[in-house]
Amino acid sequence: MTMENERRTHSHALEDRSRDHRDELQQLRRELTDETERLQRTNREALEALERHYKVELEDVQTQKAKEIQELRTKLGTEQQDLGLALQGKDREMDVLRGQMDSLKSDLDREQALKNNLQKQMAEMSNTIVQLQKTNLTLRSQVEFLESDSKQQSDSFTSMEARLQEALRQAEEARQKLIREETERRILFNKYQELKGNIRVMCRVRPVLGEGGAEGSEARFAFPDEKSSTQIDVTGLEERSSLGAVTRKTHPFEFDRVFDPRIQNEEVFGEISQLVQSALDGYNVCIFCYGQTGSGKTFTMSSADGMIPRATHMIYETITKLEEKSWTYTMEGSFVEVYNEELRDLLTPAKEVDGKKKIEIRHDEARKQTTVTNVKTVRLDTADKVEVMLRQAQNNRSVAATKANERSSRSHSVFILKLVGENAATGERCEGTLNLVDLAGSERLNHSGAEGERMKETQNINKSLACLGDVIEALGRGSAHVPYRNSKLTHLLQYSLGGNSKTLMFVMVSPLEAHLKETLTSLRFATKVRLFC
Ligand SMILES: Nc1ncnc2c1ncn2[C@@H]1O[C@H](COP(=O)(O)OP(=O)(O)OP(=O)(O)O)[C@@H](O)[C@H]1O
Repeated sequence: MTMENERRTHSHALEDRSRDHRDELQQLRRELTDETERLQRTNREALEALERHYKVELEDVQTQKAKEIQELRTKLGTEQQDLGLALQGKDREMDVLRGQMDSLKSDLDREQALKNNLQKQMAEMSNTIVQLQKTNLTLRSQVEFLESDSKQQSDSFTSMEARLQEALRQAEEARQKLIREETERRILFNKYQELKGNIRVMCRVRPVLGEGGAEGSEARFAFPDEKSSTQIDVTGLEERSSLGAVTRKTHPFEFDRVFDPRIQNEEVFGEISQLVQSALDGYNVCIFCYGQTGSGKTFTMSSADGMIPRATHMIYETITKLEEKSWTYTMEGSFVEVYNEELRDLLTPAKEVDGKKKIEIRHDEARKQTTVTNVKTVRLDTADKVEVMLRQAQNNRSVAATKANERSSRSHSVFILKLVGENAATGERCEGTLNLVDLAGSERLNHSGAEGERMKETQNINKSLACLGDVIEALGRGSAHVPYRNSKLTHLLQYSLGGNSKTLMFVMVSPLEAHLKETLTSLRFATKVRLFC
């Protein structure tokens, strides 16, 4: 029991001491917490005080630095201004210096040019001096010569003067003879042309185009008289007799000249050049190309070396030569088309045509000259103008062709060249016209079954070609009435068909078997025309 008590007592004592220690510890903790809080507060306050202090100091420093920067800026601005002003001053000085340099340079150039000029003048002057010295020497020797024998010289001058006068008289006489001879030549030449016939018919066969029969099989032609070249024999189509025998007839034709396919435009022109000469001599001349489409009419007339350019070149050459016989010429050209019995100007593009201005044919009975109103007439003072004119006509015709479907083979084109010559020495005057006509395709003659526009075209072509035949027939027969007015074409060409005018018809022939029927029709028409003459 005592032990128990002792242990209990001891335990109580231990508990008490432990409690005391715990209280003591709590007390110490509280004190520590308080002390820590106090220290923290003190530190914070000290820190805040320090922060405030340094902030004030920083603001002071910033203000000071800003002041310094401002001062520096102001200083820099002033310095920049000073520098700019100095720079401007320098620029002005530079400009002045540049101006002075330019003026010095141009002074130098002037001086240089002056120097060159003077050098040139000096060279020229030294040449002149040399020349003058030479002339001086010659004159001196002449003076010496004249002084030595003046009588002999004056005799020699008188004789020379007389010889000169005689030579001049002979030259004038020769010139007058030349002029008279030209007048006589014109008369004789015309007589010769009349003997050859005022209406002539020639035939031309074009070559087959392309290689190896590309165009189709060839018709059979023979040219029996190689010398005179006036015949052509055509082997006709196959004919079957009632007994079944197959034969082919030969159709002989004769013309004033036949050109086989090898003949070039140059040789063809050789035949017509006499007619061009007649036009220059003051006669009216008409050259037609007749034949079916594709037989070579346009190639013969208007190609680059065709009759139109060749004729104009010959005219230029001849009128230049005639100048020494006192003849001066003017040449004017126009190009018209007869389509559906209406005249159209081929030198004015369709869009520029004034529909209100009617194209009309006017005849001057006294001068036997025709004018066409409201068509463009070009003064042909250079050969190039003819080429330009042909190109224009070709363009205007082809524009119409696309609209009217191959217009060129359904219209007649007429190139009209008026030639007026005057002789200053004799007072003679001549006025001739050369008409070069590319007729519409003749195959339309037999065309039937056409309707509408085609029908109208066909009838008009038929009519105008028939009228041409009628006019030539009436002229050949010497009829009192020639039906010129029955078609626009013959009305237009009235003064170039008949009277003392000259007419040449080319009948153009295709070499193809397929065209044989048309070929025979064309050759028969041409033969009829020739028979009338
Ligand atoms: N003598 C020739 N030598 C070489 N080529 C030719 C000759 N004649 C015609 N030709 C050629 O044959 C073709 C038909 O000729 P062209 O156009 O002159 O016929 P056309 O009768 O005027 O026809 P269209 O009535 O349609 O105007 C053309 O290509 C042309 O260049």
